[in-house]
Amino acid sequence: MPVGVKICGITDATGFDTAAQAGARWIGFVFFERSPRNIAPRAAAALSARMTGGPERIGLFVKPDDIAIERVLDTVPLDGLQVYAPQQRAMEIRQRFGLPVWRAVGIESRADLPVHAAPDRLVIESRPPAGSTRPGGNARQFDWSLTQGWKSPVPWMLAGGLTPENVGRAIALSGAEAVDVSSGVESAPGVKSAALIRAFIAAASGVPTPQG
Ligand SMILES: O=C(O)c1ccccc1N[C@@H]1O[C@H](COP(=O)(O)O)[C@@H](O)[C@H]1O
Repeated sequence: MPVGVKICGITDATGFDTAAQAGARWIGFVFFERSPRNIAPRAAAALSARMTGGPERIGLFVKPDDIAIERVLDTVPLDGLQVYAPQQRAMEIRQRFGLPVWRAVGIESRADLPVHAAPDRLVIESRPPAGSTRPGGNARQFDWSLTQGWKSPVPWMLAGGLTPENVGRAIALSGAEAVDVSSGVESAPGVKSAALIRAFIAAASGVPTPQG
């Protein structure tokens, strides 16, 4: 099975079309005002409508209340919700909206890796640097060997500071079967580069998953 790739923080047609054509399994829309990748629901809906099928559309939310998610879902059909929220709240969101929920977890050591209950997928990434205004999208790596041998309770993906140059090594060291990137495929914060998206997907796809 090829490594699954999510290109997150899509804000324009070039990013959307390139990610879809290059074989991204997921694309992410960031609904978080403090992010340089923040997108208005109507703009996300217009991008999503460029193609029927293609990558699954994932909406990213930070500590969202139900109204924030409802407002987006009223405008953009999404295939899943990536949330920065405690475990209990992530489960409530899944119950309330009936969509797959991915929970993002920032780690520093093996002890931070979830082992029990989880929603549908875990996004394992680095903790944000002190003073950061956002919990992810900081181009920050963690020690990829921390996830070696970890038995995740649900499918998971590796995120944080990935680039076309390092993603192969990151997959090999971490054992990840899917990867998520935002900053590493940008020419400036919030501006996706078609060339970097293509290079990232090619590099990630060239690495066999741990199961072969
Ligand atoms: O991309 C953002 O601006 C963002 C804002 C708030 C929460 C998460 C965000 N991005 C996610 O963070 C990880 C790692 O991103 P990066 O490749 O290090 O930039 C990834 O899941 C992004 O989707």
